[in-house]
Amino acid sequence: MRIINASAHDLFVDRFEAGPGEAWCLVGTNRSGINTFFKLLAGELSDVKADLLELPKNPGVVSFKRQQALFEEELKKDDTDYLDRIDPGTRAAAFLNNPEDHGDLIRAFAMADSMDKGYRQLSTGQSRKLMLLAQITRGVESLVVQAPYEGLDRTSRDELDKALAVCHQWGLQLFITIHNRGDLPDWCTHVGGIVNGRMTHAGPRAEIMDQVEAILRTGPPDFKASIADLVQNGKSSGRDCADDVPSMELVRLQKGSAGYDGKPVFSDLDLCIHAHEHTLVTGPNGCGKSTLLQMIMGDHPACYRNDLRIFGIQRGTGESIWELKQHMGIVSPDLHRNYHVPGNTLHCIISGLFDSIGLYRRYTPEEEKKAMKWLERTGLAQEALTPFRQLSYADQRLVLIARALIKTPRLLILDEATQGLDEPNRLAVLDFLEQVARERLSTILYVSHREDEYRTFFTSHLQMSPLTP
Ligand SMILES: Nc1ncnc2c1ncn2[C@@H]1O[C@H](COP(=O)(O)OP(=O)(O)OP(=O)(O)O)[C@@H](O)[C@H]1O
Repeated sequence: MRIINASAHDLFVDRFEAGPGEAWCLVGTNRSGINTFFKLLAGELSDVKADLLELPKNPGVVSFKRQQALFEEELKKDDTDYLDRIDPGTRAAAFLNNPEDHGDLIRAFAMADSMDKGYRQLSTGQSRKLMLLAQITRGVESLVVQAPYEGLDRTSRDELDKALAVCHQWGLQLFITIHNRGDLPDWCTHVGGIVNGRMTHAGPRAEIMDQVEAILRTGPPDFKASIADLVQNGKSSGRDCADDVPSMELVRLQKGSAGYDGKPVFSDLDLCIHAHEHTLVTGPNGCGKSTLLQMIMGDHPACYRNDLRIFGIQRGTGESIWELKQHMGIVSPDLHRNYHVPGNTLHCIISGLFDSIGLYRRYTPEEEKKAMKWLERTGLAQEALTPFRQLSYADQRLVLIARALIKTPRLLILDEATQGLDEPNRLAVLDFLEQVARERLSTILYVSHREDEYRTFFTSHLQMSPLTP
């Protein structure tokens, strides 16, 4: 493929050439123009001006946007309301072309046991791998993959790495985007760097490696939240963080269990979170981290079957979930996936004040002012009226983080909240949370697969592991 003097939106590429079978890592920060380059390679841009544009033909594309489209497609097909059981969704094997011919590949992805599962039964990591398998089994000659390692645990990353290395050995041309230094895989032969809307580096890995660090740390982060705003928001919503004395139990789960279709995901789990006790939850893909958090948020039916107290109230005693949710600020893969209602970016942030997905009530000028402040703090003031879904995945994440923070919640539940963010933004979010902890503004419950996010302000660590059959 070859590109000469191509311009589109926020990107200009003077020259880029990739030979057959080369494995490219494209590195850049979130607003560097890398998303535009990704769309260009994926054949998703129609308004490109170029002297020469030879793009990969019929590439296999895996992106956050396509993963979301698939999820929404599955949602439309959800027959749970008409069945007397939960509809698990389309069988995983049905996404693959002739799965019976691809046993080795499926095993290389450690997905053999998941082939009979429904799409809705797959964890984040498993669904990512399924999308890759779906493209590879189509017989494509090139793969264009957006941030493939996001949300994967160490083992899944290694498995995916091996699988992508196999794809490379088979002669597939690979293009993957990377926003974090630790994500650069060994099999990558070439690196392209995008900085401030230009492709500044492109060539064999050995020649570019020294620049990668600088490329990925270019410029200040977009996330520039201020603790003063959070204090102010808390005061104006009538919440004084000093109310939450350390002896106060925010969450207590005793001998907790949850599962799907009669199969347990975890059991005998005890968890107690006191005010200002910040808890880090880790564990491999599929061990039940999101399920546990959904129980705490009241979004999983197991919350009624368990001995679970939230803010001192026993679940299942007639309390309203909305009363509890008003004290929670939430970012989770589930929330992000479900936030597909129409609405602009400003409305999305304001909806955090009402705990709704979408905005269904009038808001005051004061609330609008607060939300605008958060848009400024995420560098998105110009996008207030842009439909939320039109933002890049990373910007959507920043907006959801602001949505969770806007009311200075007592309990901040962040399930892989930084997924899709580049390193400067991830570190800025973590630095901010550290300040939140120091100033005792919220109690943080945090799930992450990234070791550089395991900060010392987490006073408690819940390490989950898969149930052994
Ligand atoms: N709606 C559902 N129906 C059936 N099974 C499900 C459903 N949601 C999740 N599961 C299954 O429950 C298990 C736990 O999923 P969960 O998302 O809680 O794991 P996780 O630890 O958060 O994973 P990840 O790190 O990949 O996000 C997985 O094996 C998944 O296949």
